[in-house]
Amino acid sequence: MAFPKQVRLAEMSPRDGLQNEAGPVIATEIKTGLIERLADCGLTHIESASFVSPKWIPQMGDAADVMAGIKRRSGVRYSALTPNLKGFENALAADVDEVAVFGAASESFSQKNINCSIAESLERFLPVMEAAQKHNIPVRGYVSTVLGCPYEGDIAPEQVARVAKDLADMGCHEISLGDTIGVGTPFQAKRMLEAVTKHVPVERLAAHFHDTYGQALANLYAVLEEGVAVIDASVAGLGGCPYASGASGNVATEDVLYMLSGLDIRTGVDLKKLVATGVWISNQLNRPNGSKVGQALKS
Ligand SMILES: CC(C)(COP(=O)([O-])OP(=O)([O-])OC[C@H]1O[C@@H](n2cnc3c(N)ncnc32)[C@H](O)[C@@H]1OP(=O)([O-])[O-])[C@@H](O)C(=O)NCCC(=O)NCCSC(=O)C[C@@](C)(O)CC(=O)[O-]
Repeated sequence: MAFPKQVRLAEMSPRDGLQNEAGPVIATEIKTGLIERLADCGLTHIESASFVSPKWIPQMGDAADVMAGIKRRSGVRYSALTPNLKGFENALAADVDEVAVFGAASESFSQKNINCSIAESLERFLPVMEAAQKHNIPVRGYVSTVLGCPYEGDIAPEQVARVAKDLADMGCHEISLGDTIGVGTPFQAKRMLEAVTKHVPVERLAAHFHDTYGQALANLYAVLEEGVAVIDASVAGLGGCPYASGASGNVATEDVLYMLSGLDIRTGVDLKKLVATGVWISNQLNRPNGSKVGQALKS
């Protein structure tokens, strides 16, 4: 298959990037400032918040305030995670454009992350799907640990395909395939994708790769070759995983954008502004900038 001509970058930094940040809860104004700067870069899909239990993820406890505080830009989809009906109702009240349910291909990861089995998680998502349909809100579905699990090691591609199919069958318009701990390599990514596309068309898939082992760009190249045209990424490579020590954030959006423009793939995102945003948020959080391109191009 040929490379796509255009890719949609789904920006993860306000949610996946900030949810595990150590230290005190980040000020709401920093979160809204980040989201507004990202929209100004030309990003049209920004995962902005997470309506989960604040006891589990304290950094996302101000989700409603974040959604209320953003100066919204037309044409931008402001999405949020909703693990259950309570999360959906809160997200609806906060006027999100899209919600996301999140499951895993590994039983152990599912238990640690959302405190239930894979089968129970799918049951829990059903009322979210029903309510979302009633309110005409699109639902994205995540599958975590698609290329490896911190507890179980290798994950069979067929297991990933089963969960992806279940999410697609219940009405998720897009399935994002997460290499949660960034352990995968390109052939493995291709094999996993091959198994998933037997059940879910590639047009409905997104790649969500973390960069712990420095393989994320290579893995993205591998799945781009197979036609994946939605890529999740996080400016300055923000993020981590509380269940895998040393795990890095999503691949840096700046690095993905640089690679895509070299491949003549359009995104509509301004690299210069994105680099400035990565520098800004790294300074706000007082952490090193995790983007190689961001470091090379910062002025
Ligand atoms: C799913 C639950 C809620 C189950 O948690 P639980 O303890 O099993 O649920 P519960 O129904 O028994 O509720 C316990 C308490 O939480 C409250 N509660 C219940 N639901 C909500 C809600 N929506 N919003 C706010 N509060 C909520 C509920 O009201 C109750 O409050 P209490 O009576 O104790 O005061 C919990 O495990 C949870 O919030 N987990 C979140 C985990 C998470 O956010 N992980 C990170 C995101 S996933 C990810 O990063 C991976 C991804 C997507 O990026 C892809 C990849 O990289 O692989």
